[in-house]
Amino acid sequence: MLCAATFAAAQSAPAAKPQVVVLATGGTIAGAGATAANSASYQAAKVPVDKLISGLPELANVASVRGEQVFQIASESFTNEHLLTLGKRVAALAAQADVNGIVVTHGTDTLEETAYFLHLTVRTDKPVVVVGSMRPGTALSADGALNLLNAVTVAGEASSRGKGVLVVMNDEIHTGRDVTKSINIRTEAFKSPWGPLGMVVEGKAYWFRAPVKRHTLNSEFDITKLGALPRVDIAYGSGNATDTAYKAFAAAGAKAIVHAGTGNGSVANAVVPALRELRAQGVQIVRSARVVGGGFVIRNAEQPDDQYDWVVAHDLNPQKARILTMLSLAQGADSKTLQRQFLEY
Ligand SMILES: NC(=O)C[C@H](N)C(=O)O
Repeated sequence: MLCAATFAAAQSAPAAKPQVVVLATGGTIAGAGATAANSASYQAAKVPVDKLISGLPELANVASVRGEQVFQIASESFTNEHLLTLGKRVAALAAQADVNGIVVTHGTDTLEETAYFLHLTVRTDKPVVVVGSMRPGTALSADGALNLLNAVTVAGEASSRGKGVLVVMNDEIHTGRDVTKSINIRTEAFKSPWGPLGMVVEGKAYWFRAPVKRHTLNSEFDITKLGALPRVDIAYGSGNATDTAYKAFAAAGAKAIVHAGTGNGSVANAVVPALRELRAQGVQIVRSARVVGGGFVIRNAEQPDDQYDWVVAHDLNPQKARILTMLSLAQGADSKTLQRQFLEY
């Protein structure tokens, strides 16, 4: 039986805050410049996670937050090994009963690749939110503090569960599948070709749509079972194209080459014979598009994919196509399976 005093205390006790772990990997959100005017020239990956958290006391209002420094690097230097290490740590934390949500602080240059990788491989319905900033914390109008507060807010909200890996930047909530860095000198840098999922306004998430493609709990990929990732390279299409890069990547051991093609993943006449030859040797050829703002590659349009046994990346940009191709080939997929996965994930 509760005595009157205990009952009163229990009634007025504030609701327990969600437990959110911030996994820090570096980037501009941990960057520092020489002066407040330096918004574009600075050093990324300088400020440790404990300082990021203690510098933002508002975090304590939305969650009980603790940090872990996983790496301290600029995201252009992320390797497949970094993806595997980070993914395994996210999965381990997501499996803990005392963790409600996870935030990954990350450089913005390859943030969309890591977000998509986690979206495909971490089997959890707990919120995982990837966040970065376009300006270092030392700059005037730095965007990292609000981005981090918003990311922790979204990671701690029950309404974020089951929506896959999310990216919170500039007050918007994006799916890790669609989002891409679209400009490098503005805080409004991240766009999704099919629109954001929601907004964060004054500490509350507002949702407008949810992802329909397979991810996280409904994925056939599983980070806990992944040992190594095969080499997959990206070759860029342009006028006056040659086959040099494609052949060199294959000679260096690429198991697949993502063609960052012009338009509808089109391939120059000068390149087609080499790609057919590489496919005959066992290298998977994935046609993607370099189109900014949303490429959309249609099978057997532009090139006879059925005849050549090539794969189209659907609406995934080349860097996201590389992620899915690696995961698929790591499970020994053939071109049919890889094509199915490009339409399902
Ligand atoms: N805004 C940034 O975070 C850019 C930085 N080069 C990075 O990706 O680490």
